[in-house]
Amino acid sequence: MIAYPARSMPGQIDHSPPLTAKSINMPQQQHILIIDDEVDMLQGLQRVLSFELESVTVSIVANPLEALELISKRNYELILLDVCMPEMNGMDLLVRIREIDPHVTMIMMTAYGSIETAVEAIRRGAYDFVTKPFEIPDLLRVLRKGLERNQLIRENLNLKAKVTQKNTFESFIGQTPTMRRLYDTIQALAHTNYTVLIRGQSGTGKELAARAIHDLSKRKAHPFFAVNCPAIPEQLLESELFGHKKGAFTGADTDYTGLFEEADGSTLLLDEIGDIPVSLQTKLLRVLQEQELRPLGGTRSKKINVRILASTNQDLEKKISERTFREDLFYRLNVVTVRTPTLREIRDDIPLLLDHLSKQFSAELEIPAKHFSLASAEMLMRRNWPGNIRELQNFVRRMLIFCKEEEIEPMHIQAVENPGTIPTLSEAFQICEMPTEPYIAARNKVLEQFTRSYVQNLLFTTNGNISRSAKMAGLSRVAMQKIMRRMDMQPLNFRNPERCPQ
Ligand SMILES: Nc1ncnc2c1ncn2[C@@H]1O[C@H](COP(=O)(O)OP(=O)(O)OP(=O)(O)O)[C@@H](O)[C@H]1O
Repeated sequence: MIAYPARSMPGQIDHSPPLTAKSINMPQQQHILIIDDEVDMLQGLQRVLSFELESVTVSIVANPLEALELISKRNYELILLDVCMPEMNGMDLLVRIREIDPHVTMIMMTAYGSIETAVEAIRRGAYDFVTKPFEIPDLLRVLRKGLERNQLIRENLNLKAKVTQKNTFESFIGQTPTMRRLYDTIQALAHTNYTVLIRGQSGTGKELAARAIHDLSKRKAHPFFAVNCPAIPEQLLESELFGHKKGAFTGADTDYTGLFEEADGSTLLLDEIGDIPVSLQTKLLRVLQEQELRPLGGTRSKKINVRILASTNQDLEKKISERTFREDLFYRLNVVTVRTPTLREIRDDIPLLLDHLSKQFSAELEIPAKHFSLASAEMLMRRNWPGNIRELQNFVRRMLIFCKEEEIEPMHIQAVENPGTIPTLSEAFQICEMPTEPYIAARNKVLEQFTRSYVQNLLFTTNGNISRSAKMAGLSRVAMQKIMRRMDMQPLNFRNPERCPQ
């Protein structure tokens, strides 16, 4: 144990400018953890360092296992640890800490003269070392350097995270407050290890959300794993998830590594968890509770470190009441819920989505770019999209393939969806290109077709609403009704029950 020499008491020990958050552009408060089994030494260091290091909180812990628990719960900017501790060798502790936080700056306290130990500590990832007994000014110098290094590393990581975040959320389109809330939730959850239940209708981006949670997490260096539970027959699903040993059942000729083991260190999405058979739910619950896995036919359990995400579009509460889903599994999975919004809830994002999807699919299909007119976007915002973004994607693909025009208007949509019901304007104008009729008759025919096409488009856009159609056309309601009567048009024919009520 060291005793502080008189000259190293607070206020007298270091003449370099005090370390402040401002002087090295640090975050407001930094946290140092000191790990040493000598309690007097810990308390002494805590007192001195708290006094000397401005904007730094110094925590102390005498037990290495408790230290590991603390480190897994919060970030420390710097850890100062002793090499010799009875419960756990400081070298092993250093390696365990690295596994939890690969970027933390660690400084070892080694016995005087044991230079091999110091070298070994640095080889294993320590940033620097101080030899005991040390002078406080020397320790402060090393700590300051360590804090500065940490600051640089964290800034670098933050920059990298910002780039990753941008790329991650680039696969999401949407700027409505609802989507922004979803991004915030994903971001907040990514930094935790919580099991997350992602709920939402089909095609709302549940898998996309799961991937984003993984891509923004510390596990992102590992590949993301996903299994679509109902896609795998019940007899195979157990092996697929938990693996099996050779001879576990007829046909098990070799050992098979299950997804839980493959995904060790990474993230596993159990897609459509509502469809997992009850028999497997019990085993899944055990794995989640114990973080241990025993393959089929195996005799030994293995510790695993897998972050589980589960997704469903089903009413799990109803399944629980029908006893087809275990309530305890539900609570184990549902530590936090993320909800992906329906397309109807983010209808204001539809123009953005149309723009993005038409660019994306035009490129994929290698066809010239096309875009949706404002009137089309407005019309599509009024529709119901029971299949959500996936349905919108299919719709855009269909339109790009079948619509010949560069600007997609409501009438083109109508023509693709109900071929033959609306004459296109280009069809109407073909008469002018090939004048086979007297002028007055040809003009009336074109006008007639123009008016029919124009009003039909309007009514289609407004879902058969006469007042809105009249307003958009700059006509009175009466004039609009008159045209409709003349053309024998019924508003009901333009109302699509799948679209929103007016
Ligand atoms: N906000 C969004 N922006 C852009 N594309 C999206 C968005 N949400 C979903 N998608 C796309 O829609 C498609 C369906 O998404 P995803 O598979 O994640 O949905 P899901 O909810 O998991 O569907 P299901 O329950 O049917 O499996 C994917 O191609 C995905 O990239």
